[in-house]
Amino acid sequence: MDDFLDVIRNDHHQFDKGKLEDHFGDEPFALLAKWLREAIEKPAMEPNAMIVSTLGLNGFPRSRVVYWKELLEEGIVFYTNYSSDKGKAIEANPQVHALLYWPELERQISVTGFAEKVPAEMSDAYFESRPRGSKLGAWASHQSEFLNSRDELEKRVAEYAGKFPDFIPRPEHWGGYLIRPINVEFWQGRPSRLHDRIVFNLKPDNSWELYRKYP
Ligand SMILES: Cc1cc2nc3c(=O)[nH]c(=O)nc-3n(C[C@H](O)[C@H](O)[C@H](O)COP(=O)(O)O)c2cc1C
Ligand SMILES: Cc1ncc(COP(=O)(O)O)c(C=O)c1O
Repeated sequence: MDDFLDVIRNDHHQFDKGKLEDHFGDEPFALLAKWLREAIEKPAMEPNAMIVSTLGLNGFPRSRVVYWKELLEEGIVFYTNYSSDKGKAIEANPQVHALLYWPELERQISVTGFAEKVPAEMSDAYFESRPRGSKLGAWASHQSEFLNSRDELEKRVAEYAGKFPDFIPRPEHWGGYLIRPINVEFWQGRPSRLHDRIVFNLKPDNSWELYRKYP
């Protein structure tokens, strides 16, 4: 096999940047906030980039990166096009998975939960904070649809720039999803692949049970 594959085959990178002690609180949100803050402060590259997986209408799971934008008491919010593939998938099947990985901290968070649209006012407020070019993009892009040419996209952007010379309202098809977790796993890399895995699992009475998993 090629030499370049030898490089990855023979790399046995040891994880040794931290460990998870047995004090985590009785819900996952404080630790979610702490780990995101620590990733921002590190700084990790793209600290709020998370991979969201949905169950596609064709039965296949599908993943893509989105930006984690808010942490509410109920969960994590990201913004997207509601008519996109992921939007359609969530409408049909709100079960989602979100994954964060911060190599700089040797940490991974895995969130299983249900996605729902955030209130329109919240999406309005976030949309308003975006740069003009991204707002125009949200109008111009039929996200996930077949596109004939780059030229067609750019023409649509120019059309909307003419239509909205000043204020750009939020398109109804664009907004936030809240992921309400039912299971959150915090993973800290440890030497010899003996990692720490701490799981918060939501019980029927809405309290969280906490346990470790074998690495
Ligand atoms: C770093 C990064 C951040 C992204 N953030 C978002 C985002 O916040 N919202 C979004 O709709 N797409 C975002 N994208 C694009 C998505 O990965 C994806 O291509 C798009 O949402 C279409 O996905 P879908 O066709 O599966 O619905 C991001 C991509 C990258 C690489
Ligand atoms: C297609 C798409 N939509 C939305 C976003 C999020 O953009 P913003 O951070 O400006 O809200 C991104 C970020 O990369 C993106 O690629």
